[in-house]
Amino acid sequence: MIPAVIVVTGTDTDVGKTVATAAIAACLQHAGRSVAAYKPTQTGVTGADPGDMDVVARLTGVPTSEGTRLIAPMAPRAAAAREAVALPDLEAHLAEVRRLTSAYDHVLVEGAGGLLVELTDGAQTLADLAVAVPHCGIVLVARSGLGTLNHVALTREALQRRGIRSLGVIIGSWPTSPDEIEIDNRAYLQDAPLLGVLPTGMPQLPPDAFKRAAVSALPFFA
Ligand SMILES: Nc1ncnc2c1ncn2[C@@H]1O[C@H](COP(=O)(O)OP(=O)(O)OP(=O)(O)O)[C@@H](O)[C@H]1O
Ligand SMILES: C[C@H](N)[C@H](N)CCCCCC(=O)O
Ligand SMILES: [Mg+2]
Repeated sequence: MIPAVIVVTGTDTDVGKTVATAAIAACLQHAGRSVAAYKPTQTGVTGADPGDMDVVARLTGVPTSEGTRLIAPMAPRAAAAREAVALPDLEAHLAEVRRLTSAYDHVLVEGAGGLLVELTDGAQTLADLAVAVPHCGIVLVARSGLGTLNHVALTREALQRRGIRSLGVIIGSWPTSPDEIEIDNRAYLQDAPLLGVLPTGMPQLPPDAFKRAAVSALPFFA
């Protein structure tokens, strides 16, 4: 059963969470489900730049929203301190998730960086948000190369310790010609379970082709 709220985290920043969020949204749309996406804390963009949710909207057309947008390409608390602004608190993020959940079949929530990056001035993280959202599930986006097995194991341990339901792992960018390390990593991740791999080049596809590639890559959601 695919939960109403799907939280998308990663083993790190820049691993492909945004593209995976778009791919999951495209699959759910393909299955006839209504979808919205939410980014509690966007950093590293100015007012005019496209943020993660703009990428998701471009690739899928789903409605999106952001909790806050900060300029410095840093962790949220550091970026907010530079601008001397307060971050939205956890209840504000939960209120937005509830608002979206009341209007759409599924809400995708993309974190900033990895699972335990602090998103609020009270040092609460995406894990705290997931714990507070009943019956949500987390998707973990990981790299393909050397080092990813440990990063996946660390994040899964953090999820298990908090009793957060892990739906599985997505490899954010799967090369056309994977090397032997990447092939071994993929085999070791099968029991995670590995929900799928996103072929390198997906975000450069036009929306229709992106949706077809997403449905092929992530049958769990389609
Ligand atoms: N399958 C892919 N093929 C090619 N490029 C990709 C793929 N997936 C992600 N990328 C690129 O890698 C970069 C990082 O991806 P993305 O923005 O999804 O990471 P992220 O984990 O969401 O980062 P952040 O922590 O900043 O939110 C982007 O430039 C994105 O276009
Ligand atoms: C700027 C970057 N693209 C993300 N938006 C924020 C990543 C925060 C990572 C914090 C950390 O783990 O060091
Ligand atoms: Mg992102």
